[in-house]
Amino acid sequence: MNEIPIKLTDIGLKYDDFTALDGVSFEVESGQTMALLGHNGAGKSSLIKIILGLITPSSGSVNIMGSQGKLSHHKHKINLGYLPEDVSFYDKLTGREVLNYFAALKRVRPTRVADLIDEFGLGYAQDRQLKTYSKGMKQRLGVAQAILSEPGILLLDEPTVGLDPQASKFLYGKINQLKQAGCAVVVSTHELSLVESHMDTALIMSKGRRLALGTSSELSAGSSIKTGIEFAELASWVERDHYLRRFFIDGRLQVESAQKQQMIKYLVSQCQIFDFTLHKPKLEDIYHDLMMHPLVDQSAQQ
Ligand SMILES: Nc1ncnc2c1ncn2[C@@H]1O[C@H](COP(=O)(O)OP(=O)(O)OP(=O)(O)O)[C@@H](O)[C@H]1O
Repeated sequence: MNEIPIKLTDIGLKYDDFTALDGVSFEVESGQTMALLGHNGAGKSSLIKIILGLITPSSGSVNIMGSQGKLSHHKHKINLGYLPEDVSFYDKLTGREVLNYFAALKRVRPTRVADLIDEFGLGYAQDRQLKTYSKGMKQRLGVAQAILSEPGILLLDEPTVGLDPQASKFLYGKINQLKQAGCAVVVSTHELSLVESHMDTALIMSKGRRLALGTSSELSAGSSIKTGIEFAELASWVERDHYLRRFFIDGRLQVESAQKQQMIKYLVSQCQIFDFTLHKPKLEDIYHDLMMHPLVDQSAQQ
């Protein structure tokens, strides 16, 4: 079966008179990781809940692993891993009991529980009740629960909140392993630097609408943030070259995405400069730029 695991088309969602989602479409393929970005209240959690079948959109179609509609989602529950935004378990259970409970529900071999407890550094606390766990420990347990069944679809709602940097890095390593195994991963987050280094694409939401979708390079091409270029003796080159001078800002050449190839060609062919450093725009800058100057997202209209 080669169905696209997650395909949402023209999704609308209303809470009474309030429009929480408006015409949102996207797909996530097997082995693809997509970040859901956007301001508080942009609609990220609502999209995740729609994928899960926890809420039904007011309009549009949801296609999960080739099946449409809410009922069919039940067939796939075991193949879905989910970490809710506010993870909470019954706090009289121990960490091990929680994972054993989900392992039984998801028909996962018990040895996997022991492995994950160990990998998430919870071995020392596995027989303690959850009421003694710190926020980060509960979050680690929540993430372990989400990936327990090595699912085909993994949905994580702000998974790194409360995690220390080491645990966040470990989590993204795990996400990468699942991606290699063909899992379609959606992560809602505000941590843009982690998205940049670990996720394939990002869907940027604003006020319930899709603002942009693409890889960092694609998002960069749609923003007005420039690429910086530096090389040895740049200042003296700029002094004698009119063309280069036009792009010289704050000690480096700065070009828009569409001009980058042309500039590199010029440096190589006209100046014989082969050794230069490109400073690509950071996702954080692209994000703020897109939020301030929204694109007309052509592909969203298709
Ligand atoms: N049950 C509900 N009833 C009414 N409005 C709701 C309900 N759930 C969500 N909303 C509204 O829908 C909008 C989208 O909420 P959602 O939780 O999807 O945003 P989000 O992007 O996940 O935000 P955050 O980054 O703060 O978690 C918000 O304006 C929110 O107030």
